[in-house]
Amino acid sequence: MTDTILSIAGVSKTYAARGKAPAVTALHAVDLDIRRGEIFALLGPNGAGKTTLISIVCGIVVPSTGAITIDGIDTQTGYRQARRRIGLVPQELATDAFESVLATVSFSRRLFGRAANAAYIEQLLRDLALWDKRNAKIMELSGGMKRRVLIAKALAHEPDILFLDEPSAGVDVALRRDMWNMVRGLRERGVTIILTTHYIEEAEEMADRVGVIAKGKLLLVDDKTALMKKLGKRQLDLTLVEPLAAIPPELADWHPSLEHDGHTLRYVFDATGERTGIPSFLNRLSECGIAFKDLETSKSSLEDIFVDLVGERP
Ligand SMILES: Nc1ncnc2c1ncn2[C@@H]1O[C@H](COP(=O)(O)OP(=O)(O)OP(=O)(O)O)[C@@H](O)[C@H]1O
Repeated sequence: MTDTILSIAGVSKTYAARGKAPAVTALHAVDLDIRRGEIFALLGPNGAGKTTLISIVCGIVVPSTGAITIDGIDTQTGYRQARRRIGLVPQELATDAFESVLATVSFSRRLFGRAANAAYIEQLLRDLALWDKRNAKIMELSGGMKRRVLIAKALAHEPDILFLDEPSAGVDVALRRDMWNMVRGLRERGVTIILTTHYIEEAEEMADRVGVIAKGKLLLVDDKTALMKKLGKRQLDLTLVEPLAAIPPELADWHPSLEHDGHTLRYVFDATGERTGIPSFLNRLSECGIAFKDLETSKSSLEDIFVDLVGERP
């Protein structure tokens, strides 16, 4: 039996109409169980309902229907008890710009009624490369450092569950790598991590399990490896020297298509399979005397994947 730390049952949210803006149903009866100690990625395009779901779990937004329990504690009836189990790293910093890093992070700990622990806060700031900046005011920090402060604030009260809302948005490669390392370190210490993202690469790199959400519906939840197999399509585009009017029958085994008025020959393959079929495809092209001047491979986009999954554009 798997050990569930967070249970989301039948959660819907409709934001009421305001002025001329119509009512929006951001979530439709979402059921989801999060396992203790896993890294779970909630993958979906803009406006899918990811932030709404996180905000409901954190008690910032009230659901229209459904219930959430954290280790059996209902987040509405046992709000304070449930909330202290959670750390939330939001997309943006809404904190006092004139406060120092140390004061801001220490305050976050007190907010949840935890006794002061200077050694823990020091270690946390050191882990996030913020210790040297502990006396700097928030407004004096770079964007990357502000991001680290958000993480430190979320971890200040030693939560069991950490939510990261779009951790990669607006973050450079170095910080992203540090953040991923830190997340893995937290998981090793037993923290359950839930992140939202619209980058497949991020889900692929980080998660044990992935949930795909679009238009407020949770379309599927699967182990990462199983899902990546389903999603792992790539395409090879060859820019031809001479355009083709039709696909030569000799290439039929690879089911290629012609794009850009016959100037591009496209072959879609499974990047996770043992064989991609590319070498044999290129050999056959050469045997047929079809020359190309450029070649490019790309991953299928999240949008393509959604089209595959739900048969419509998100
Ligand atoms: N306070 C609000 N009032 C009205 N509608 C809202 C409110 N917050 C979100 N919505 C709407 O709910 C839907 C889901 O938004 P949400 O922010 O949860 O999506 P998201 O998946 O987090 O997207 P993003 O990646 O852009 O943050 C959107 O249509 C959005 O416009």
